[in-house]
Formats: sequence, C-alpha cells, structure tokens
Amino acid sequence: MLPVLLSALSTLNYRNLAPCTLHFPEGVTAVHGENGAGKTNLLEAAYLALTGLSDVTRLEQLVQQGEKEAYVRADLDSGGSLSVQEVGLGRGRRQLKVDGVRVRAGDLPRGSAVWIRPEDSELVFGAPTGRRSYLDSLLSRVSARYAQQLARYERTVSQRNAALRSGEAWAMHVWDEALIKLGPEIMLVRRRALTRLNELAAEANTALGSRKALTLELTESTTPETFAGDLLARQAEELARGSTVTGPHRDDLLLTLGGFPATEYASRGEGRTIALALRRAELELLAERFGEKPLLLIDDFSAELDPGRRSFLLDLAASVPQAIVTGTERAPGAAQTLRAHAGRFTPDGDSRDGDPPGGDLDADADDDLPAGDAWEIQDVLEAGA
Ligand SMILES: Nc1ncnc2c1ncn2[C@@H]1O[C@H](COP(=O)(O)OP(=O)(O)OP(=O)(O)O)[C@@H](O)[C@H]1O
Repeated sequence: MLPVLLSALSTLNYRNLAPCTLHFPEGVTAVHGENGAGKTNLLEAAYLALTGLSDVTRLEQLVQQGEKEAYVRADLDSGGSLSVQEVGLGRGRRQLKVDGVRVRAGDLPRGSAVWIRPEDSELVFGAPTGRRSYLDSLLSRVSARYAQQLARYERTVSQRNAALRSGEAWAMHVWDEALIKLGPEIMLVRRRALTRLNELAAEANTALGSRKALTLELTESTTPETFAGDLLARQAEELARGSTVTGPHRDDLLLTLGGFPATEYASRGEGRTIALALRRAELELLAERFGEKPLLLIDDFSAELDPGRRSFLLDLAASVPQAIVTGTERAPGAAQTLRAHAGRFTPDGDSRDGDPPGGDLDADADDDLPAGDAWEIQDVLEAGA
C-alpha cells in the first residue's frame, strides 16, 4: 500500500503559531528552536489535523489568545491521490471535514500518526487512567467497533453513577444489564490485543538496549465470567460511594521492568525508555493493522535521553515514510530543516541535500488559506454544515 504523506500543514489562530502553510517532503523534517518557540504546538496541530485527536481538556486552549476560532488543515498525498482534512475549533466546538464534507472524528484515517513526547513518561509514573487511556485510544484506532462499544460502556457507567448517587437502587438492574452486555467484549478485546502489544513492547525495549525485561499485563477489577456477580455483590458498597467500582473502566495496565512494577520502581530514564517502547509498539501495531507506517511526530528528541536512546528515536524516524522531529538542537540527517522562532518557521540553509532554503516552505502564506476574516473557519464551524 502507498504511504499517505503530509504534503502541507496550514494553521490559522492556532496557539502561538503565526498563520502559515508549511510543506513537508518525504523523510525527516527537523524543526529546531529555543524553548517556547512553538515546536510542540506545530506537532500538536499536525496530530490534530491528521487524526482529529487532541488531549487538551478544553478545546479553546488551542485557539490563539484573543481570538475566537482556530483552523488547521492537512493536505495529504497518497501516490498522487490528494485529499484535504480540515479541523475548525471554537469554544467547546470542533468540526472536521474531509475533502469539504463534514465527518465525525472516528471517520478520519485512524492509523495516520503517532506522537512521541517527553510527557509520555507519565504513562509509566502517572495514575492508571493514563495507561488505560493509552490502551483504549490505541484499540479505538485499531477497531472502530471497540471505539463504539467503549463509548457506550462509558456513557452507561456515567448514567449508572448518577443513579447510584441518587440512591436509585431499584433502577440498578437496568444499568447492570447494559454493562454486562458491553463490558465482557471490552475486556476480551483488551486481553487479545495485549498479547501482541506485549510482544511488540518487549521487542522495542530490547532494541532500546534495556537489559531488564519489560512486560505488559492487565490488572482487571473483574473478569468477563464474574462481572455480573461482582456488580451484584458490590451494589451496597457502590450505593454508599455513589460510583461503579467494578468493571473494565477500573482496570490498569501493569508495566513490569525486570520483575518489578515500573510505576513504583523504575528510574526516570528507565521510565522514559518504557514510554518509548510503548510508542514504538503503538506504531508497529497501527502499521500491522492498516498496512502502512504512520507519520511519526517526535517532540524534543534529545530530552532526558542518552546518546543510545536518541539514536533509537532518530533511527525510528528514518524507518517511516515521513517524520517531523523537534528539538532545541537540530536533529541530524534530515531531508528538510526548519528553524522555529516565536511561532514562525523558516528554512535552515543547511539541509542535507543542499536544496536552496525556502523551497519547501511558505510561511505566512495567507494566500494559500481561505481569504478574509471569517473565511472557511465559519464554514467549518457552522453547526450541521
Ligand atoms: N492558546 C494560546 N495562545 C497563544 N499562545 C499560546 C497558546 N497556548 C500556548 N501558547 C504559547 O505557545 C508557546 C510555545 O509553546 P510550545 O510548547 O510549542 O513551545 P516549544 O517550542 O515546544 O518549547 P519547548 O522547547 O520549551 O518545549 C508558549 O510560550 C505558550 O505560552
């Protein structure tokens, strides 16, 4: 299958980024610049335009301060077949279009990008929620049915929790029935996927030079077989606490390094290594599922990493059809190098192939964007458009 390449990314009113259209060649684009220049924001915008996903709690955080709406657009090229994905953002609103037609987030190509960043260490050291959402968001991308069942399950848990808080013991059997229909399938898909994810993460951990074995295992609060009985048995406790305490929404992904739980025992560096292994496993799983390697976005390739692990990241970037690698220093061996400064990106003269600077970049190219104040943002954001 031909890889899908990001040929251009346009943004308007996105965080601190100046309006721009950046063009990307095949291979690695290195983006370097001082702290706060906008490097992470660029990767975040690319990830959003490609996948429709963002992990901010409020969408308005993505809109430039003082503005009401923001817009990002990805121009994609798959062996000459072109398509455009657009995302419009407003207060609490997000609208997506593919080739001008409104779509839902789940309709965007689900395996198109993987984002690796220093904050990934939180997957190891943070609360179970982060590890669960790593697994759920990966499985939701691998299987549309999983995404749908999980959304239904989570909605049912919220409704059941509301009923528990109102002391509606009489209504519990209705919610329990719905959970018992949805929960076991979620648990079984997680178990199956984890077998493969575990192998991929272990391979990546070895490739990263770790001498301690990494294993991934689910810590389940219940099982498909016992879920119905567990819900009944804990109903009194749940009514007292006002929340559902058993079910796949309470599972954790247990990471073990050298036989010890990594969350409690791993060093900072080991934690970063495990997080890198998890991201490479994500990339490999998506590639196996969709038959092509995703665009790789690597934020701050040198942060907290020794030379061996930096080379691992750079080799990983070189192994995919296209990657964007940021850092305060310039990633070596790139096909294109951009310098970030105050939300703007200018070409570095020193690109590997000696191309004249600027050939691939069109910063501040307002003429490439829809013209006028309201331009297509309004169109993209219009409810029901
Ligand atoms: N909604 C917003 N409007 C305007 N500016 C914003 C908004 N959100 C974030 N910023 C600013 O964007 C700037 C760039 O942030 P970004 O994380 O992209 O920098 P960076 O180049 O990755 O830096 P570092 O090397 O420190 O990681 C920050 O100064 C931040 O305050």
